[in-house]
Amino acid sequence: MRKQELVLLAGTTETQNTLQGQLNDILGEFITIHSYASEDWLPGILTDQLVIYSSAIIDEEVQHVVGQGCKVIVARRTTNYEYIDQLFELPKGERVLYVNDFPQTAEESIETLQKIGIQHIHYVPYYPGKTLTPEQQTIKTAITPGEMHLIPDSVTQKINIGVRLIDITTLMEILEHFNLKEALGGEISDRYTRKIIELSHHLSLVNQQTTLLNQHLKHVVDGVNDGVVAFDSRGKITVFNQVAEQYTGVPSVHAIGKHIQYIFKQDSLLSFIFQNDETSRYFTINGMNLMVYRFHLNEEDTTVIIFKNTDETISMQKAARHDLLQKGYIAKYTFDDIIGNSPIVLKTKQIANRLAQTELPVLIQGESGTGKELYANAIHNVSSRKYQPFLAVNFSALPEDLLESELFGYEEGAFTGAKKGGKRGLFEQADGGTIFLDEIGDVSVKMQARLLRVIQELEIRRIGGNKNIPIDVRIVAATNKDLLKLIEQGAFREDLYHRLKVLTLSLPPLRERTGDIPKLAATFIREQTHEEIHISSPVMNQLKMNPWNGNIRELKNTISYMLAVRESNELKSDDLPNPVSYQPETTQATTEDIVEKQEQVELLQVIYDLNQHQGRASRSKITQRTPLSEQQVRLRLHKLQEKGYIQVGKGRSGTAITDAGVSFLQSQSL
Ligand SMILES: Nc1ncnc2c1ncn2[C@@H]1O[C@H](COP(=O)(O)OP(=O)(O)OP(=O)(O)O)[C@@H](O)[C@H]1O
Repeated sequence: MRKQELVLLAGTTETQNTLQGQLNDILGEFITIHSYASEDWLPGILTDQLVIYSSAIIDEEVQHVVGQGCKVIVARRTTNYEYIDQLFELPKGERVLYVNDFPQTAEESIETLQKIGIQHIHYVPYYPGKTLTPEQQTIKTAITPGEMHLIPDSVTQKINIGVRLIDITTLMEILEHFNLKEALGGEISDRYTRKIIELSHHLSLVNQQTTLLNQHLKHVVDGVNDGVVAFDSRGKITVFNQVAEQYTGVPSVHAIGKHIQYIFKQDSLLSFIFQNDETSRYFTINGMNLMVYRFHLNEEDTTVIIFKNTDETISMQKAARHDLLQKGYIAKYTFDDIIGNSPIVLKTKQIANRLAQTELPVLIQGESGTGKELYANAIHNVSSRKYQPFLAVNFSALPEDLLESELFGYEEGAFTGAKKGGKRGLFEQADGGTIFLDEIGDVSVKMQARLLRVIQELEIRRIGGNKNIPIDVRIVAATNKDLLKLIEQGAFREDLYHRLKVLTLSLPPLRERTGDIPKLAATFIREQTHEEIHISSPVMNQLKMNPWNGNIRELKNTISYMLAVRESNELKSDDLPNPVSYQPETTQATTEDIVEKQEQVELLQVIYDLNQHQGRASRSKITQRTPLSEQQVRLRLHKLQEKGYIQVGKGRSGTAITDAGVSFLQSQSL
């Protein structure tokens, strides 16, 4: 039997190809299918043929090729289920344009989509010539069965659900035309139905997966420790987790879908939720102290509100602090514990506070007993790491071999006597917090090399270990030694010095702020006794005149001594530990100090002369004019700069003497 033939006429090649494919799949075995698209090319006049129009609207474009004896069937079309998964991903209540070539096809397709259960979105039909209202012009999503070119420009999300397919009644009409319905009708309708069943099975799987995903997300949101509430642009609640249920007393089933004002009645809270300028504020809701955060998800036009119970947060922080306290890894002192109102102390505290806000290493320099450890504690306590550990390591107190294992830890079996399971070092234990390297000037050159590596790489390796462990630790170091002098003597690595001194804090000796002595003394007395103790004015004068080489520690010890030996509630001259030392005295300068000062004066003179004749002075020119090595010159320039006597320019810009430098030079030549 000769195979029957039919001609499919479509408007676009996309429709032509899709429908040709569908007809081939279902009828190709029995009928030969020819197809043409009017936008591309049409054949000469057709005669005595079965002609299928892809839709009624192409009639005008194709009727001139449909000649005598032809029978025309206008295909009825239905949605192509294969591509509609994507529609399930659209959020509930989303407004979308359904774009098709004619009002009728648009309306029909919307109806089909609704019939097959895609009802969670709100469809607005759109076709060429339709005018959208201003409100409809804000719709950002469009769905179209292959008519992408008709989508208005204002739309940003374009979903192509593919060309609609020929429906079963049209297929039956074709079979009937060829008198094949009786012989093949059953088989063809089976094939068609099988395809639909496959697709609906696929759809139900997609639905199932969506339900599972929703359930999963609900568990995740319920598992959050904070109250989570989300609502859409119309104020309708879309998310309401278990903690939000506890805080409001409203079950989520009653809250979801309701307007936010139905759940929250407090005016101040509602105005915070609906305004735009603040992102967090503190509220008391149902007797609970809650910090409320608000943010907007632009893509979904959804507002999310998070409720955090501050009482719980504080008690969690307290618990964490208690844990650290038990281990002794806590910074005990704050800036309030640093006593002193002298301008220099106020300034130093202000600088320290600012340095604390950075993540950079800080080097605290100051004579013994000036409060370096106190400042290190206070810096940690105002930094962003304040709830994390603070560990202090005193390099002068620990022997070298112990120091290494204390700092870096060790693996099991690293050496005889190593603990089972190994040990975490102080760097590891300080992770997230601050480590205070006290008396850094006393550290051996070998240990300096290891410290340098830790600071550079931000990772450590345990003794006997073979892997590097990353650490996140802020370093605060302190010394009462002159590190520049140590560098000159080869006892301190210059590269480590530069790493540590990114930010430096110089603490003033007590003799430079004797005005603070009365307050310090009163504080130390109060710390040690509840009795009303006075200091006689001769004693106070003597205290103010003492050189205090041991600084505040020495003052503290002096007060303790006097409290112990006093015979009344007034501290008298006889109570002073060693009256002889409390005489006004001039500090004896060492020969070393004199030599250094002389060198500085000479260097300043050289810079002054060079500046006078040649402008800013390069380091090589300065070195040529002194007996010092280049490195010695560099270190001395550094010191002069720290004193404010010179300004060392970056790169090749050279060095210039400052006004303070000129005055100092003049005072030396008097
Ligand atoms: N400004 C201050 N107010 C109150 N007490 C202070 C002050 N400065 C220091 N102290 C006290 O003096 C003693 C010595 O302070 P700290 O140990 O911090 O000094 P340091 O500079 O680290 O000394 P060292 O270099 O010897 O280690 C401590 O008991 C500290 O509490």
